[in-house]
Amino acid sequence: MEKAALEWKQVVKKRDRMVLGPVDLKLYDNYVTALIGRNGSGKSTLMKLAAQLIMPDEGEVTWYGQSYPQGLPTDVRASIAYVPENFASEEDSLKMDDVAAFRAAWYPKWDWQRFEELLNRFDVPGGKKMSKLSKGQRRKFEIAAALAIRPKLLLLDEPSSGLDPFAWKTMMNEIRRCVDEDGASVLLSTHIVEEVRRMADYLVLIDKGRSLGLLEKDALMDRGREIWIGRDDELLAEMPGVVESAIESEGMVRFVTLDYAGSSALLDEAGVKPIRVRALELDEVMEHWMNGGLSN
Ligand SMILES: Nc1ncnc2c1ncn2[C@@H]1O[C@H](COP(=O)(O)OP(=O)(O)OP(=O)(O)O)[C@@H](O)[C@H]1O
Repeated sequence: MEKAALEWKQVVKKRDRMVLGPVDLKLYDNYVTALIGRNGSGKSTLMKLAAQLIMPDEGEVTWYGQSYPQGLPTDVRASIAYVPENFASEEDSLKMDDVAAFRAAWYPKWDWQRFEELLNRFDVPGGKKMSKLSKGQRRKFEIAAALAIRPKLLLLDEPSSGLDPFAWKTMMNEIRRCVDEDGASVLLSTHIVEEVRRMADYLVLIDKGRSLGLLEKDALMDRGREIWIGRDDELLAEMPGVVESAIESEGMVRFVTLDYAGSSALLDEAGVKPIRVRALELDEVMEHWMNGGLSN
């Protein structure tokens, strides 16, 4: 069984207009998990709970099997890197070097070489005041600093927002390296399909404060197919996982299923050979999932 780096157990967090939870969710150790879902669904709230910037109203969050309701111990906190969606302004008046020196003093595994190399590759000019950095430069600084602490747990809230395409590629490669070489676990919230395609091992869909499940990306991809068969309304009515269907011509019907295994079995049983089968793209499967396709 996979070990959990993080776990939300029956977690409830009340917000002004919505309630997150109860959420039961695991972040598997040494994998990249992408949090997907519409705006306001609760992704950042889950992330803040994981960084213990906020506490749950009910339930508990555990880090490597331990819950810390009195606050995260220093060594655990120092092993977590969190890049928020929006940055605090307290450091605005400080110079980049001073902010980096402060973090180096706080995080025992801080790696100056990695930090400077990343800033260089991100093309962020040194010596500036934090307030003088552009939005994208500030995010690059925060991503470099997050990777420089050599985290065990990396929490990234929409990290690509405002990044240029070169920095975006560098960031994705570095995150993958962090998992493959340093054994880190990554939780990433994103609206970008390409990011999910390139980086995620697992996907979690959040909808209106609830988790609609955690799925392995490859298993999710295996489920989605568009299939054309000779028209047979009875057979189509029995087909499992169908999220869309249309009569293509007099004798042909097309349907989209999120249960390819079940659909194939039924077609075999009926002795029907598909005219054509197309694997769905990741964005298509994600859209059907978001529209409730997997709960049918
Ligand atoms: N500090 C807060 N106080 C009260 N309510 C909040 C707070 N932060 C977020 N919310 C509310 O909680 C809900 C979930 O917000 P959250 O930021 O977690 O969503 P999200 O999925 O990250 O959205 P997005 O994709 O737009 O970043 C929203 O209804 C939001 O208005």
